[in-house]
Amino acid sequence: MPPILDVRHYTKRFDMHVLNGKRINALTNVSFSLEPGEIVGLVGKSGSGKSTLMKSIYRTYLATSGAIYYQSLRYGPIDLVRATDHQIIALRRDEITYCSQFLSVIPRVSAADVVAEGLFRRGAGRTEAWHQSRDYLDRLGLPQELWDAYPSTFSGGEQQRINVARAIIARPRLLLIDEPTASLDQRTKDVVIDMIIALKAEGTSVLCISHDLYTLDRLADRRIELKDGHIVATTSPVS
Ligand SMILES: Nc1ncnc2c1ncn2[C@@H]1O[C@H](COP(=O)(O)OP(=O)(O)OP(=O)(O)O)[C@@H](O)[C@H]1O
Repeated sequence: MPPILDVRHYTKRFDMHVLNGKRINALTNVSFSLEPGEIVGLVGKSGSGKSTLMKSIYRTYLATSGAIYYQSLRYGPIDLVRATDHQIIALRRDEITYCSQFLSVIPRVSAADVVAEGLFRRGAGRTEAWHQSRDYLDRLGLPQELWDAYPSTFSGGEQQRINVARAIIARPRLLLIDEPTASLDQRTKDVVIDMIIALKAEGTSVLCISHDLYTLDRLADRRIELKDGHIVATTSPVS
């Protein structure tokens, strides 16, 4: 089976026009692939380029050069660098989910509805989405009195649980997830890890940024380390 994701010689440079054309080489000649059902941990110091790589795959950032081949259900092999905006929108709706570190809250939408929205987008019915979102929030230990409240006032850990639930509930083919367990207690961390492992068992491929060694040990089949925008090591948890 071909890799689900094949990043080839990817380079991303930021040209800072406001800073007299200062250039930041965020990623240089990055190549790696992700197999179907594989979980890869993306590690490296702050500023090494991890988020830039995820945002490049999700096409939030445009490439400076290189290619990112993705095996799509809908389109077959497609280069995410050159795909049309229309194709990217369809892939984001149906196949690829990006879960950032922070929840971008929508005013006056309840926690349960924010999570259920992940399912609506994939065409689920209202009742099914309603039940599933409450089940996820329950498993993630979000107090029931918060389910109908607006997440803008929630704590960092509560917002993170909503963010993770919204990403996972849609069962994407490719999940890009940034620090899913960073501000969670041990019990909730294990719940999130188990949810991601359950996704993997269904065939989801996962690229996961994490600084948390426990999370990486439990989750990652392999780790890719970035340093100053270059891949400097690829390791497995047991090596
Ligand atoms: N939109 C942007 N415009 C300009 N520079 C950027 C932009 N996004 C990232 N960078 C720069 O690219 C480099 C890589 O940043 P990136 O956010 O990818 O690092 P990271 O490894 O994810 O860090 P952290 O672990 O702190 O989140 C940094 O020097 C950063 O300042």
